[in-house]
Amino acid sequence: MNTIIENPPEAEWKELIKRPVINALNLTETVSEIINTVKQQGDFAVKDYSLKFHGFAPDELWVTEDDIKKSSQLISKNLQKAILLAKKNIEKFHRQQLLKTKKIETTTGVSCWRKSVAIENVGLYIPGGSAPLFSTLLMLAIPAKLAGCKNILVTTPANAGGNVDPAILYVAKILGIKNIYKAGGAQAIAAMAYGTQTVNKVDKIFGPGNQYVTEAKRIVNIDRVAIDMLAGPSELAVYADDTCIPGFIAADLLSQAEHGGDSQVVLVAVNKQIIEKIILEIHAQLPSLPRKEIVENSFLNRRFLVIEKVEDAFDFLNQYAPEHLIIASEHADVLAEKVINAGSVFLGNYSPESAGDYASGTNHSLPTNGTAVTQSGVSVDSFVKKITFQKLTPEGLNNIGEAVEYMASAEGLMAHKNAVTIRKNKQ
Ligand SMILES: NC(=O)C1=CN([C@@H]2O[C@H](COP(=O)(O)OP(=O)(O)OC[C@H]3O[C@@H](n4cnc5c(N)ncnc54)[C@H](O)[C@@H]3O)[C@@H](O)[C@H]2O)C=CC1
Ligand SMILES: N[C@@H](Cc1c[nH]c[nH+]1)C(=O)O
Ligand SMILES: [Zn+2]
Repeated sequence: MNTIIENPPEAEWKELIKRPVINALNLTETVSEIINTVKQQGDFAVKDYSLKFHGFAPDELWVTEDDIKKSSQLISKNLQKAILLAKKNIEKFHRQQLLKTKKIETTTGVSCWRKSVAIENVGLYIPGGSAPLFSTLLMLAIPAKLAGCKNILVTTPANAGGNVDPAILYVAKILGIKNIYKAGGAQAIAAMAYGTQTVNKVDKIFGPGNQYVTEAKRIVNIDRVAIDMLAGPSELAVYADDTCIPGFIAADLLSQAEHGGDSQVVLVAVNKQIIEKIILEIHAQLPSLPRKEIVENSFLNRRFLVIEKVEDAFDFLNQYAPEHLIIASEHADVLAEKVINAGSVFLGNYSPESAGDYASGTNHSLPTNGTAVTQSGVSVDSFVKKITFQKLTPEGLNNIGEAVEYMASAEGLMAHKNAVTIRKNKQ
């Protein structure tokens, strides 16, 4: 666990930026079978798979309004206050993303505009296998609500007692979400994609999850159900220079590694001494963590690198394209300019990734596995489509009509040309 790779030649970077290989043996087969069974048998299959994977089959998949109401009694006042603070910040940040419709006159008499229109039916998957991620419900439901989605439904696995985590229900309560179903894994994705007796079919599915969930999203997407992204295991890259605080970085690396054995952490430091100090801190902090074993598994995939030149370090990090990037340096504001590929960036010594995971206001559903090269995290944009409109006056048609006629003729499309000519001749 203590190997440090020093100044790897660029030829080796390709190998170093590779994510851990997930054992995908039979995954497609297993997941396709689950999806097909749910397609055929609906609720019955969803319940049956709950029994198989959780040892419990709920009588009803739907969580009652009463259960949602009672959630406040089941979580502490302090947690409620924390969730409300996170909600406020996430709402404030995401509200700014709402697109204002602006009409543009491109030529006199020719007006064009673009309008955001919400996707009507969306399904949110909230992971609940190893930890019920109620924060993910805040991250998905808040932009969905701001975008104006009409029907928002949630699926999440119930715990061993057959109940949905009360913090998830509390978030649903404060956001006014009424349709929550006890369903996890590929069966939940199938239920949302095709509908069952109780779960309505949705147009787009959101939310991270384990490899079964991700594979299910990939498969239903081929069947034309939209998805937010294929969110793989969580990952964190840290850039550290001599102005970093090693104990803080150790805590950040551990925080991301505790998500799952398949999570990956990458540390790029400008000299070896920084990494050695961080490793000492990791050894000091790790023993007291309850998810120590998960961290140790994840650390089998960790990469600790020395890259002395700042430019090279950022070239490497941009090639890695991390889901999260912490720039642990007092010069973070300047260094931030060098970031080309990342999901979400945390600047300076006092911006832990945990802040963005929960409460700073940014979204934590982010592109993984190098997809940050071209993709963004979830935002209000993910819940809308942008429809373009245009209106031409007779004068506008005269102003651009001849150009359209010439272009249509040049493409040999005379019916296109005539659609303009017929109108010009009427004036
Ligand atoms: N990229 C991102 O933005 C985020 C990613 N995550 C990731 O989400 C993941 C959550 O995973 P989990 O805790 O496992 O919860 P989960 O809710 O994704 O998966 C639990 C479900 O997996 C299914 N399952 C388990 N074993 C199975 C088997 N042998 N065959 C078929 N299905 C099976 C069951 O149906 C169960 O309900 C983590 O890997 C975490 O890193 C979490 C938050 C954000
Ligand atoms: N770090 C996770 C999100 C998270 C939820 N809860 C804690 N962390 C991710 O973005 O992958
Ligand atoms: Zn996290």
